[in-house]
Amino acid sequence: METLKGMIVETIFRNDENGYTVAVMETEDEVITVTGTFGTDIAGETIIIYGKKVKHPKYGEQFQTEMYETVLPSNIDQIENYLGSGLIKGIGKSTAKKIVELFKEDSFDIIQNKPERLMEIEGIGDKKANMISKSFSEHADIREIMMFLQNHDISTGYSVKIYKKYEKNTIKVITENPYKLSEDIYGIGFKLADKIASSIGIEKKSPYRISSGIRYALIEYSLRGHTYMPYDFLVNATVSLLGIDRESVEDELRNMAFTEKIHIETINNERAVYYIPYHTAEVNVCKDLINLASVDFNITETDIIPYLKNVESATSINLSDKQNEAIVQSIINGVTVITGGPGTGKTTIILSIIEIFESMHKTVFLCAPTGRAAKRITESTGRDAKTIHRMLEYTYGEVDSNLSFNKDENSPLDCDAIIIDEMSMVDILLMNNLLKAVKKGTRLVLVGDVDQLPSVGAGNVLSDIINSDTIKTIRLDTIFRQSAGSMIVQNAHRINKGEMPVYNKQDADFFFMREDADDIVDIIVDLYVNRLPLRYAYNPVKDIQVLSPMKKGEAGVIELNLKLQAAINPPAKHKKEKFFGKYIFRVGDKVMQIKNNYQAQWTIEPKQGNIVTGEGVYNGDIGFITFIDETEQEIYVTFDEEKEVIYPFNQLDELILAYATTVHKSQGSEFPVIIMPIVWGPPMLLTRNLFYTAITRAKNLVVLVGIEKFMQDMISNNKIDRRYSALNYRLESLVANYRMLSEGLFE
Ligand SMILES: Nc1ncnc2c1ncn2[C@@H]1O[C@H](COP(=O)(O)OP(=O)(O)OP(=O)(O)O)[C@@H](O)[C@H]1O
Repeated sequence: METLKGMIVETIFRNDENGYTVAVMETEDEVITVTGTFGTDIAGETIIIYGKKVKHPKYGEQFQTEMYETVLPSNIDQIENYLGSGLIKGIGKSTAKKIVELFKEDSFDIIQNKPERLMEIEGIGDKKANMISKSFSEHADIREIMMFLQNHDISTGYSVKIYKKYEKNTIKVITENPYKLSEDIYGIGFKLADKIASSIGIEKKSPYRISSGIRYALIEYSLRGHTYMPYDFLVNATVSLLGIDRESVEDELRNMAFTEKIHIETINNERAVYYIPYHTAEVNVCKDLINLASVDFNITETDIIPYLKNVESATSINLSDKQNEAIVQSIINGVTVITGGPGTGKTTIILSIIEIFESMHKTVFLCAPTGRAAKRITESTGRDAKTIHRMLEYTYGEVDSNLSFNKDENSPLDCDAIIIDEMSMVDILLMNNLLKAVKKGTRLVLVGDVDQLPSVGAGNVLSDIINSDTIKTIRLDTIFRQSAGSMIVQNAHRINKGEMPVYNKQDADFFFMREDADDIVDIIVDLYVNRLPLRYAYNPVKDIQVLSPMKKGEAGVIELNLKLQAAINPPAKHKKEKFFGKYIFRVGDKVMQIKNNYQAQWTIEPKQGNIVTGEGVYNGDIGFITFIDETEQEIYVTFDEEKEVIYPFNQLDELILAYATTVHKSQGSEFPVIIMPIVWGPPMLLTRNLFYTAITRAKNLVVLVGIEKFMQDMISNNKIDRRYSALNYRLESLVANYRMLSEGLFE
């Protein structure tokens, strides 16, 4: 690492959000541009920087700073420059000159320790002397804090975030409990906090360390979909994470349960440990569902028959008995579930229910868990559907910028019925937030396909509700969509029943290419770049989606993306690039947003009319890189062919290349064509419902490439990985208790 010492004479650019700075430094020998992340505006400061000199293609030689420390200047000219730089409130150039003339090398000492002596200078009174001294001390504090953080190997990027959060208390908070960082600072997890703790000398058995380790284990588990963790799993996981004895972990568990940081409960004879938000959500969802389901609307099946007749004659569809039942039940019950595979008539039912409610002069809200799902149901019903988040009017706290909702128990949703589509994607926390805002007497209709992969977030909401047998459920099993030659829908249902699909029929839309493992990826690249676009006139990046069950491995998403990118969007002189992690992002690349970012600003600039702006890009949204701005350090991405979002370089962890994506990430989306490698993989991952979910993403064409035996294995593997979630147990127990009190309420 190289080192330079000098004074920052000018800041050319500074992003206050992340601290990224471009500045000019004057050393004894040269004037050089310096880039890097700095805690505060460093103009006027004398600093020592560590990093390396690089040659920027456009801006020439620059020093890339990895670490820095500020030092107070020692010679008189530099002291005067520092004081007069505008950094210290109350001192301009002429006052700086006067101070240095009078106090010489002692100027800093006087300002910090004997500020009253500043009054010896003409024009400085009591108030101003104090202001100068206070501002000088604040800078000294920041310097000290930044040094402290860097001495504990905390990168400057995190240092800025940490300082912004704790300000002058930073050192106190961290020396007492560095694990707080993992709770308060986005991006700092237990492992980094633990590294900092060990450099500070926090004991291995510190209660802070143990409770933070337990919290980490529980959160990691919830990220894999579980709402609770079996007690023994948790103890074992924490013991091996922390490298301490079992007794200490169990002691802390008791302590955390006592102080209500976690909840311990016996469920089906098994001790379960919950992180509090998941316990609260599960209990409330159960209570609210039963409460909503218990309303008697005083309306019978016979009352609805005339409405059904009207709908049938208006749509000229002869509704099946099951469809009729689904519609009727949705109107006479407080809560109804409608589940079925593709083409079983769910959309038709949703539209019929809306029409009947409307003719009864009732207001219906239609919503879905993701932006793409809401868009799809809007298109297929012609009715406006919102995301659940938008319907609940999400907002951010000014102080902590945490997500919250305007619609809740104090300001409930003003409607008579709510229909939620793609219910299999709703997790327990979102369901809890939704139910808080539903007042008693509002009907809830939950529509989805329970055989698809469960929600990404924790919980097994739809499946648990159905399995509990406490909420009226209609299962649709007749396929109505039977377009000539189309095998996709039929095959999806075959797969769901454990049967092999029918493929390679002439002029059909479902193909299997038998290939040796070594050739699979090359064949997929060739199909994507050459064969499918030539044969069917598809635009590869827009119409074709490669789906893989896995991230890693030969046929995993990472490898596939690198190969597809090299073939379809290779480097070129005019195309700007940005290295980030495993990927190079290049202008023209197809990318996917991989977390919900409700605050990201987007802009639509129509050819005519006014610019439209809004907020929010969501997990799974796919877009294209249109521009890379090296000076401002930003990447421009266009979603849905119109929405432009600007990503600062330090936010690129929200994007990945998306020529290929995992099946999990494709949930809720549809594509004209899917290509999927069929290779060996861990049986835990290669399940029937994963394959079924992949197939049901395709609208026009499915091409599978690989080894048939592995497809057979996937279809036979109906062992759905168990999710630890107790919503069904709670629903069953609550209803059993009610039954004892009021027989017949839930018949
Ligand atoms: N009773 C019926 N008789 C004849 N055709 C029907 C009937 N019900 C639905 N259809 C038709 O079947 C097709 C599939 O129905 P619909 O779109 O409602 O199913 P879906 O379950 O929503 O499908 P997906 O989940 O794939 O969107 C549509 O073209 C619809 O018009």
